[in-house]
Amino acid sequence: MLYTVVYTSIADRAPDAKLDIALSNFVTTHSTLTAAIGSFAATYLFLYAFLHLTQDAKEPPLAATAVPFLSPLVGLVKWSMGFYTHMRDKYKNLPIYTLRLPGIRLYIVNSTHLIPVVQRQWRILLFPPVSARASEVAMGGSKEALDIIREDMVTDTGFMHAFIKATHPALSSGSALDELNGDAMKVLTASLDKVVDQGSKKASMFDWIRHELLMATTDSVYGPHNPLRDLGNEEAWHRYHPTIMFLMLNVLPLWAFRSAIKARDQLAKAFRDYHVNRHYAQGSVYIQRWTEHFVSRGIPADDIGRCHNGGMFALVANTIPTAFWMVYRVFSDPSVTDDCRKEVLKAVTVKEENGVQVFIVRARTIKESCPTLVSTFQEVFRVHGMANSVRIANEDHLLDGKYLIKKGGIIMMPARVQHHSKDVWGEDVEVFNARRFIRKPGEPRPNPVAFRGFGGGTTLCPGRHFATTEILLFTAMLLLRFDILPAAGGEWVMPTTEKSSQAEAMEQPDYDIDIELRPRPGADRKWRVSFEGTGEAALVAEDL
Ligand code: HEM
Repeated sequence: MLYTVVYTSIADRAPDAKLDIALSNFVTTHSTLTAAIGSFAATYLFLYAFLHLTQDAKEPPLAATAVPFLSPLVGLVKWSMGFYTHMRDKYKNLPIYTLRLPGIRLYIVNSTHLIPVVQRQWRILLFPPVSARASEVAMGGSKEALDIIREDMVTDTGFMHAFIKATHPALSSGSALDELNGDAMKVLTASLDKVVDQGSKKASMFDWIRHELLMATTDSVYGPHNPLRDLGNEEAWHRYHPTIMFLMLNVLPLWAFRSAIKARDQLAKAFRDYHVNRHYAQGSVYIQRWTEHFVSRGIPADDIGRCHNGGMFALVANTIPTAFWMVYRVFSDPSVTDDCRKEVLKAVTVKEENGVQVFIVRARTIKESCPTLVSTFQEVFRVHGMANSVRIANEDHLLDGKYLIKKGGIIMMPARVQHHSKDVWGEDVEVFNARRFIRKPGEPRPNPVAFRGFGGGTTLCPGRHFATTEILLFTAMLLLRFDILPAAGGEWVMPTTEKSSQAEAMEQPDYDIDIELRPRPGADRKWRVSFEGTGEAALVAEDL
């Protein structure tokens, strides 16, 4: 339409006038274009100069600078969780490099050697600001609570460091941990008994495992008044939890998350009631120590309710997808199923109790004497683990005497870079090998620093023993009592994981898969777990 008007108005004039007008239009259009190109070039040059002038020569080398400050964002969107392995390969294994985003310096660590160096500097390269940020934007903590949490993020007596110290014993080897795992297994065993009574069960695998693990874990931690037993609260958790990463990034307005925030506030209120009614007194030792710490530091009751949402995230967000991949990997390969089943059968003893035969599964044997089962679990972490350990520099710091880390800079140690390193794991690094972690005598073990399923250093996950035992025992019980098959006689097809939330340390399936649980002979017997004799599966460098 606009073209027609211009064309007819030119056609009506004399030839010279037409030429003048056409020339004038050409010049106007092109001078606009030239001006646009000029200002684009000037902006680009300014940003390029600004980027390089504000980058100290001692900082780790700059990467992804094609469009200053934007290329890293484009890469993150394009490659998602594969971005850091892509960058490592593209820049030929730089030990550490800098990514500049608007107002943010990211230092990405590739080198296995530099990881312990970063972790040792825990008073300068801090983790607590990350937790404080989660308390602020993802949990909606009040200023009063945030001031307490942020007051001292450096010393042993600061809120976060003292919190880990206060709760650690309840999650480490000993009776409190055995009780936690024992209670979780009671809930899981009762639920499996129901499946046996029904004859069989068809289920969407992720949904089913998510519900089972959520109930078992929260019942064992929160006790008989577990707020998650309320179906409305379970549903609220599923609405709130996937948005945590977006809330933390704080790039979209809060109204975009109205439903999730309503769900978060509903949960916070349920946990507040749990707290003010002192229901934690009937919960686990862990939740009692957790509560004592928050109360002793003067955190208001409303905020304690809100912080429970964060506690829930730590408790279940990674345990659930890990259990999903474990069951998938054990049951989708018949040779792995057979080997694991033979191993776990050795952990079973039969005892007569009041005239009834009880089949007792010894937890210690599962953790210490089932090499294929434990190796599959480790390989699940290697292949599906995506933890991004993050630290924030509290002051300028010369890392390893060589690399300047600027105050406020964010250091990241992506697990996937380590887990997908040919140098560490060999040429078959991209293959899931359930037996990869079984060591033959005399064979050297891969560098344990390159296994980062539970992070490392002072922030190594304190819940690792709880989660490991729960998932290994759950899988062992399934092996002993059920066959698990893809529904309708189909094949196992592994779901993709591209949409995984990067707030979590484990990939999540993009879609669910249908399965059938069929009880095996003996499934209807009485089953129980015994924690007689302590013992832990040593999976990470710090536990070896
Ligand atoms: C399979 C399940 C789990 C996985 C994969 C996992 C993974 C992780 C990772 C990667 C970190 C960060 C470490 C770092 O940055 O160096 C972490 C920290 C943490 N995890 Fe876990 N975790 C799991 C289960 C649990 C459970 C069950 C609990 C609670 C009982 C828990 C409580 C925590 C806490 C409190 C921290 C923060 C540590 C600190 O501030 O020093 N996690 N976890």
